[in-house]
Amino acid sequence: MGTILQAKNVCKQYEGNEVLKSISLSIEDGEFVAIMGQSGSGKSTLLYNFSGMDTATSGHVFFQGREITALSEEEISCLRLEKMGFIFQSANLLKNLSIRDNIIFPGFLLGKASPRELNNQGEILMKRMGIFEIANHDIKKVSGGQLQRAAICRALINNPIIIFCDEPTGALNLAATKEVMELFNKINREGTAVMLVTHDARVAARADRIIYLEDGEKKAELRLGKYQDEDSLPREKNMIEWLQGMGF
Ligand SMILES: Nc1ncnc2c1ncn2[C@@H]1O[C@H](COP(=O)(O)OP(=O)(O)OP(=O)(O)O)[C@@H](O)[C@H]1O
Repeated sequence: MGTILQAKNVCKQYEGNEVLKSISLSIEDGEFVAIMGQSGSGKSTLLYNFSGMDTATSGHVFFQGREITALSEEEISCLRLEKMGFIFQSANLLKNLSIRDNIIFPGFLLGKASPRELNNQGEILMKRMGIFEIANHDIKKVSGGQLQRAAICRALINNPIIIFCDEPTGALNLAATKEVMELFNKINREGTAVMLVTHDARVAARADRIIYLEDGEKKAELRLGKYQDEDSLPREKNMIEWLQGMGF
């Protein structure tokens, strides 16, 4: 196991307001890390700065040993497209494309696989995520849970090393949240690292490690190890007690 992502003393300011205060953090190959903290503690800002979607005011972020804080916009865009996947609260699919075409679109942008290869890869992903039967549907005619599964397929189409997720279950009901989280655990077991921001202790309890932010600083860290279905309740209990101890 190697280190995928390493952040050293990352600070972020918006209009003089310090939102991230010297955060240092590493993510290992195949690891599943959840970021928690009160609203406004800097969770999304951390995710955006670590994934190169935003640029730190100071400090350094290394992705597979390459300093992304020193790359041009274009270099970072290529790196994100090839090595990283992104999932947000809203699936953000393109309205005039089918589910299938939305999923394979980042593959066309990368330009490394033929249309036939992309179609095959898209079908494999849709089958794994349980949405193959809606491949040709209009995105306006499917449920929120199905849209989020499509967003997961799209995030995986270029075989990323890591997926970054910002409140991916924030708009889903309890049943869809559980289904989507099971997919994240499955993807992670198959080797893709996950870094996920959430408010939901049950969602975070599925991660290997939880980082708790408070006022832009890393306040605490909890290691739970790899998720197994049979120990989900004790994990959640452990997690909730830990969070209560910090006043969450
Ligand atoms: N683009 C921006 N310009 C100015 N301030 C910003 C910007 N993005 C975030 N902030 C501020 O940074 C702070 C942290 O925001 P961030 O969204 O990272 O917190 P969060 O912990 O993810 O919050 P939430 O749980 O509510 O989504 C907030 O005070 C927010 O207003």
